[in-house]
Amino acid sequence: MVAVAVSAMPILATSASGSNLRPMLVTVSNPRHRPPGAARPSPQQRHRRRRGQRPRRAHSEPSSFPTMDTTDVPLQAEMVELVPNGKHAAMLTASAIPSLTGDRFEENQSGVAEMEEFLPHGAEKKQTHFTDFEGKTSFGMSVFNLSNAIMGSGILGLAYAMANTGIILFLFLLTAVALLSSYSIHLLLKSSGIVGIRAYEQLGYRAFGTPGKMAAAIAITLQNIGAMSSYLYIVKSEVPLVIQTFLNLEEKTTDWYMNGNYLVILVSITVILPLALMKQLGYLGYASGFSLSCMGFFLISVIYKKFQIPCPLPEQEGNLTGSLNATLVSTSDYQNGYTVLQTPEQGACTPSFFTLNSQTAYTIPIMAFAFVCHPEVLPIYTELKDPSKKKMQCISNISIAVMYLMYFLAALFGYLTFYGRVESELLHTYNKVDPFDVLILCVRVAVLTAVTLTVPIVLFPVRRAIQQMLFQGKDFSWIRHVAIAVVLLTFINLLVIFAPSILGIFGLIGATSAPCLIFIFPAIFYIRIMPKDKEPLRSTPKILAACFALLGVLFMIMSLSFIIIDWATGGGKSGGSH
Ligand SMILES: NC(=O)C[C@H](N)C(=O)O
Repeated sequence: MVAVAVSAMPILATSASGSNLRPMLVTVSNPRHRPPGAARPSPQQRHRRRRGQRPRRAHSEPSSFPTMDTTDVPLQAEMVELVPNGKHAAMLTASAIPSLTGDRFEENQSGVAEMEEFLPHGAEKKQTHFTDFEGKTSFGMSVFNLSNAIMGSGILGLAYAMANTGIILFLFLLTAVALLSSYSIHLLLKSSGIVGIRAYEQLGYRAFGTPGKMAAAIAITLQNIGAMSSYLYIVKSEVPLVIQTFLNLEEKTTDWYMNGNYLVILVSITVILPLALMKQLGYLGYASGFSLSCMGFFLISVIYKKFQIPCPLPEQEGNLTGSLNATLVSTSDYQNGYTVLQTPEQGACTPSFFTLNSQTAYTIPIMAFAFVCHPEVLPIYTELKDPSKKKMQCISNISIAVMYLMYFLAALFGYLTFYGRVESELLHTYNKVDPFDVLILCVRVAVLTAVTLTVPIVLFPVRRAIQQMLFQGKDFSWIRHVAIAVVLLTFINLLVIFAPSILGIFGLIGATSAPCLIFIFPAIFYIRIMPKDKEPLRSTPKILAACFALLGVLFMIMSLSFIIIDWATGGGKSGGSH
């Protein structure tokens, strides 16, 4: 787990201490009067001017501010200026404006290109020439995209988690993590409803200025690069096995098509890159739907296999999985570079309802990782057709509920197939039975397809975070859009090919960035963004949010301690970063 992962923490600490940073809104009262250094008016503003229309004013009166979060119609983002330490625009003197322009206008401008589609769908809708950024993604496609963002390699670790908690405790913890995840999305949506912006990093900026934005962007980048690496690692280790089985080869050959390194590059170039180049997440809806059906097939097969595979397993003669296992690398055992067969309750064939052992501690990080989708929520909201907070919360709840059910069933039947002998990566456990089983082979292909199609979705927020960090204020550029995707994919490929042992660091990343993204950031951003006159610090929602942040901190400390103890004692489980 790379030490860089921890870098999000000091940044967060700095930002949290920057208590004099306050969000504010500034209204540009006369669009023809541009302060020196201010950004050019957006194409829409110019368009309206040509038509002799008054520029739309999102909130020119201070009194309009408290009503903002009560409406589900997003604010006119082009008029929202983000000033980390200011007061209301109405209170600013004209001379004060230029002194603030640099930072504000940069931030604003970056939002303009991305947020023109947020314009209200009121009377002006027909007059407005929307760019192709207008939210066009349907409710169903958004559910697919969000579910696909949630679903990833995390599902493969859940049966192992259940083996270490027992069915009842697992169900309790899974329910808790799912509910907390939904609450966290609620906080994100509420915050974004207040300020009319729909990017995680911009919420960070709004709450804590640049440190807040950087903390969010770094956490998103690390979390999602970790997730993508784990997906590509599955591709690298599983595709050669699939080909080997298809060709009915007993031994691995030295042909290029049996080499995971070449295959991962091939898959990246032919499948992932073209999808990652899509301008909008919404276009990935069909791919996400297909990815989900692959995972549906995985689930059905896991349930079916429960009734096919005897327990106890017939004793393996020698090394049944032979050459296959030699190449397997559990995604949670990167630092060791080999699969560790964990047998928490070796030999047992009766389900346990409540278990506590040394591995139980990893359950929460595994589950938290499995439910991370928060960097994708706001981009998906951005592209939603006729967006509203309620609609997006509904999309999130449906996605979380469906994934909750799939996670529980996959874990339950995976566990009930192998009981204590289930491995930390469920698919590997099936190797013990029959590595050449056709159904398992198809399941492998399905999981491979599913995780491969998830990469572009997870890449999307990273590109956005990088844009926010390095190219803030720049208009959309295809060259930059393509270049960031190519550089990111190249970097992840290099990691997976040349430094698989480094990937162990992503357990550490999972332990730091996941709690930040799920618990800490949504809560502290919410506390800062929600105006005190609307919700005082001691109001119930803010106290709840504070408890939520505290829970995240506890969770982070707990996960980090387990990982450190594990490393110190030479263990091999790095915190569920599958
Ligand atoms: N999107 C992510 O960060 C991880 C995803 N929830 C998974 O289980 O793989």
